Amino acid sequence: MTDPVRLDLSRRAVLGAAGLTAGAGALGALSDDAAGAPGLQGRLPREVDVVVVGAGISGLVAARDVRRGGRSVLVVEARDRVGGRVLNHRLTTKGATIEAGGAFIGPTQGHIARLARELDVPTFLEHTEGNSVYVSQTTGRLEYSGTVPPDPTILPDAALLLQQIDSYAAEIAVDAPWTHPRAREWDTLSLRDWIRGTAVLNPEGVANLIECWTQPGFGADPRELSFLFVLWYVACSGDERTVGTFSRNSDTAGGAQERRFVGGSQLIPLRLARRLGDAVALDAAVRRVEQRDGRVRVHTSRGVVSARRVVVAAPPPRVLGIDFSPGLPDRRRALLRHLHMGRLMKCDAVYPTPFWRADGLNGFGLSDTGAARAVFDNCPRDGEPGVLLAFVGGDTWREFGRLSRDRRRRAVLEGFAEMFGPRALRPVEYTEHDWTEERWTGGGPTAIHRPDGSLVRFGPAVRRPFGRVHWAGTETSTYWSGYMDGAVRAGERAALEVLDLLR
Ligand SMILES: Cc1cc2nc3c(=O)[nH]c(=O)nc-3n(C[C@H](O)[C@H](O)[C@H](O)COP(=O)(O)OP(=O)(O)OC[C@H]3O[C@@H](n4cnc5c(N)ncnc54)[C@H](O)[C@@H]3O)c2cc1C
Ligand SMILES: [Mg+2]
Repeated sequence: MTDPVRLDLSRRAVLGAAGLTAGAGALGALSDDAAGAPGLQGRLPREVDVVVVGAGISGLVAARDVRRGGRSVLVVEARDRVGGRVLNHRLTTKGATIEAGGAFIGPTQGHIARLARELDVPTFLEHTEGNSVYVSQTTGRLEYSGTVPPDPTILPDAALLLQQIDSYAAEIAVDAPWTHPRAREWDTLSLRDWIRGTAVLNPEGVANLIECWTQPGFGADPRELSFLFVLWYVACSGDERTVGTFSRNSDTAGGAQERRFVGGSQLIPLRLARRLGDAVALDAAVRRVEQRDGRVRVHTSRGVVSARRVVVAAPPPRVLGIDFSPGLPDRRRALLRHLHMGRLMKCDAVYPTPFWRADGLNGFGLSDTGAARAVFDNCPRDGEPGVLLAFVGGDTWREFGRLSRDRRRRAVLEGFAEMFGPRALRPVEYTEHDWTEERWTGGGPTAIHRPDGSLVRFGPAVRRPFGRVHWAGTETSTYWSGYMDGAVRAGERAALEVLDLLR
């Protein structure tokens, strides 16, 4: 399979060569949302009220709200497409659409849900009928239901740890985790060391199981994660009325993986961008942001725009690639240096039908070894074709992400076969997307704090504006940070901030 980004590129190139990209009308009439809106052609405007850096969900929402507030806005996006970490992928099989990046939503993610309704993008429930599968060296292959596999060597510790995580998380202020009395201690303790010091029966076994959550959830292993950061992340997985819990964060039923979008999550940024029309400029990477004489000059690869306020909605580590004048405050720079994008790829195998469902399995699987540690049923709504998805993250990415595509494919399919039987070895199509290779993202699903004390030391700068520059992006959200819902919330908050100051 061709890389989906290149596919989009070639489609644009083909349309462009045929003289069809002159206006949104020509492209819109020709094709569905997947081709995207071409955005602003020609020169950038010289002046707007607000420039937004980055056309991910967060930047696009900020722009929509700024415009609704009666101010002029321009989104400048480095790539030739919108959506950032949200990207649809069209399969050859039946022309079905799956997601290469962010895909799932769940209860209490009310901001992304409202936005999707506004844009007429319906959701469907993740298939949960039937049993999940657990494969481990101690138990062999087990079928089970519920959150935690019934491995007798792990279950007691897992129950203890998850209960402890939930009760600590309930004490964390989502807008100021650094104020917890034990913040310093927990921010220099890794999740792994906390597990080692807390589990009674089988610390290694339970740490291994928790990897199956942290590798897809953070693109990282327990030893890489600040315990305070993890507690904050769990606390964030709720809303103003609902306390976040481990299962709200991790479950397909009642949790963050409860639903997906019909037609793929990228329909959301694509439709937002279409509505913004000429207020989105693609292929416009921001290189320099200059604050002088009461204005901000944003230098992009397509020219310079002058604005009264700027909202930066790029992934935190990418912001370090922008030359700020005057330079960023020390604390902001230190914060950005201490936020690391996770290592994550998605690997999907496609079958004529979801054969595992007929065997009474829901397609969800966990394994303590191999390339397929956390597996989901990733079929489109009507269940055709059958699609199995493996998240390859953290140390599993370090082991398998660097192999040749063929060797990785084989390892992923072997993992699927251990869970769902030998039919899994013969897909009709296989596709994968490695986010660590994406220049304008750098990894995924989100930026993490390592156990280096940086969340306590530099975290308080996370939403603090720098002169006329404001910060959006999912990493700045106080609820569902790291998720699409957090991206929406952060965009809404940043728009309110600038509108207030522009009055
Ligand atoms: C594999 C994977 C799986 C995920 N699964 C889920 C999931 O199931 N559910 C969920 O809710 N979330 C999931 N996420 C996370 C979710 O996708 C993100 O939280 C969300 O999309 C982030 O949106 P954002 O707008 O904050 O940032 P981004 O989407 O990263 O957007 C930032 C934009 O800034 C642009 N940019 C960067 N630098 C510059 C520059 N210098 N100049 C101009 N533009 C620039 C980028 O090109 C990008 O378009 C997943 C992510 C990945 C990678
Ligand atoms: Mg391990």
